[in-house]
Amino acid sequence: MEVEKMDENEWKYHGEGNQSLVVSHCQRSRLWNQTIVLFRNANETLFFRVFLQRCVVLRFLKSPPNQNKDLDKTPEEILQHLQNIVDFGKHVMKQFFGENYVHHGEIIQLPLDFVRQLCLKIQPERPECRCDKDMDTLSGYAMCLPNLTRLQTFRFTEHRPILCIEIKVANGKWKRPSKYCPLDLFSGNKQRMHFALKSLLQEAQNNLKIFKNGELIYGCKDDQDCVSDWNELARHLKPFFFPSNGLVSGPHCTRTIVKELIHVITTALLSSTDTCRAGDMKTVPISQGRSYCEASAFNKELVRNGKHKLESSGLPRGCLLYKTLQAQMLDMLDIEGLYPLYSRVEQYLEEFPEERSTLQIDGPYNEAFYEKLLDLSLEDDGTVAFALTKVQQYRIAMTAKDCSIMIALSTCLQDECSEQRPVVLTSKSRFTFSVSVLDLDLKPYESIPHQYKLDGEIVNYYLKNVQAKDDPVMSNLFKENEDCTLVLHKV
Ligand SMILES: O=P(O)(O)O[C@@H]1[C@@H](OP(=O)(O)O)[C@H](OP(=O)(O)O)[C@H](O)[C@H](OP(=O)(O)O)[C@H]1OP(=O)(O)O
Ligand SMILES: Nc1ncnc2c1ncn2[C@@H]1O[C@H](COP(=O)(O)OP(=O)(O)OP(=O)(O)O)[C@@H](O)[C@H]1O
Repeated sequence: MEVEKMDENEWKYHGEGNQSLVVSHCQRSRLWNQTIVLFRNANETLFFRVFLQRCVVLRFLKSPPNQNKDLDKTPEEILQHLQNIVDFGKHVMKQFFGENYVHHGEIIQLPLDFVRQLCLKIQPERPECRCDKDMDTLSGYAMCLPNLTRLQTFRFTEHRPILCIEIKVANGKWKRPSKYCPLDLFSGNKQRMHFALKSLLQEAQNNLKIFKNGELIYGCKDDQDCVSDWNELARHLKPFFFPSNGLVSGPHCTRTIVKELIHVITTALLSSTDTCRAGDMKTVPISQGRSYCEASAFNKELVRNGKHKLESSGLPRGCLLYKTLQAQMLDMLDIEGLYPLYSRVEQYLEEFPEERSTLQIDGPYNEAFYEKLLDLSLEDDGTVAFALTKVQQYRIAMTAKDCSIMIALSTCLQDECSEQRPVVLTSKSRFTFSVSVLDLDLKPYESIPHQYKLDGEIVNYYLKNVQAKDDPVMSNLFKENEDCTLVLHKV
């Protein structure tokens, strides 16, 4: 078979994070029915030849520019790193989240010339704040994944426009105060979820993006370009929600569309579209104590509206939010409780460095690795095995706290809907949807001291501020900043 020529002009910049850079294929619908042909070469590496059944993206690793070339990762090391990412998605995260929610992708080897040209082509599109790292152009390896902004599992919708909402689960660092609280989003209570999503739409920052046919139409590309123009958003969304254009325009129209969008996202997030092995696992108990943040702006709004009691609710077991929360709660010990266990593992490794691979610290992420994570016991028998299990569970939890959720939506007609297809109704439309999770790269073992340090800094900052609050000058400063979401409580 002839090798298909890879042309950088068929690819465009799609987005990037701290670790990877993503480009998407620019093909239009006429190519959607072609087939992906991936095959292995002599080195067992998947080679990418003919595109494409559905749209795909290529995900390249990034690294800081290195003055010293000896410190660069070799192509073999990059291949191993990518293999770990794929294995981790395939053998571990799929078990926790479910087959349909996780797309682990494949590793592909690309012609180096293509990668270099692509890198030059997309460079002007990259946000400045992400340019502290370079895309890997030396190894030629990348991951090939379905383009989740377009992903549709149903053939009949392939020609229809697709809307996609990406929510980064973590709270992260905020450039401006926001009323968004992840505890509201994960509450399972529709009112609270509605509030969380509305707050995200008001202050998208790094945590919310909306794509139409794969193009970013709402949310930040970089630090500068963050405008939350709901009227502009409503203009994009109107054909989806009001196809016959019957609604009057203006602020009422905008509010209605945003409300319907939030309804659709909430329904998709609460729907169960998959099963998974960890669904049968003993669930991590949700704290009996406060399940909301006292600082949450939602509670303040409730009180302001004269309501003090909220109907109780919870997440349905099969939905992606439930699975995510379960994975996030694998860290039954906080970093202060975990750090001594990490030190126990470290001490053991100092004595027996050759054991690092047997202990599967950096992989392989296979079935055996997954099985060990299911031990939720908290009884420390003083062994390295116990310490290691808690460390690995902590890493999984950190990963699940930093992932993104993608909801792809497409309108459908009544006679196209069947029981197998998830459908959500709005006042004038009907949508089918798919929900996926991405950015499930396991946090490195080495990140634990970083988390410990970060935690120490937060506690110190808090203690300093508690003292400062008693100071009359400083306490006025606090009043001015009352709107900030992050409020730390004495424990
Ligand atoms: O360390 P932090 O708190 O700055 O978090 C990093 C995130 O920054 P944020 O706080 O969301 O702006 C950071 O997010 P962004 O790249 O800013 O979107 C990453 O998620 C990073 O994870 P990784 O290094 O890619 O595995 C995150 O690093 P980890 O600490 O989770 O490893
Ligand atoms: N399969 C995909 N389909 C569509 N878009 C994707 C896909 N994978 C990643 N993206 C887009 O690229 C962006 C960056 O990807 P990703 O989150 O994997 O990078 P990262 O460097 O691992 O992120 P972080 O900084 O959070 O660790 C995502 O926010 C998303 O918008």
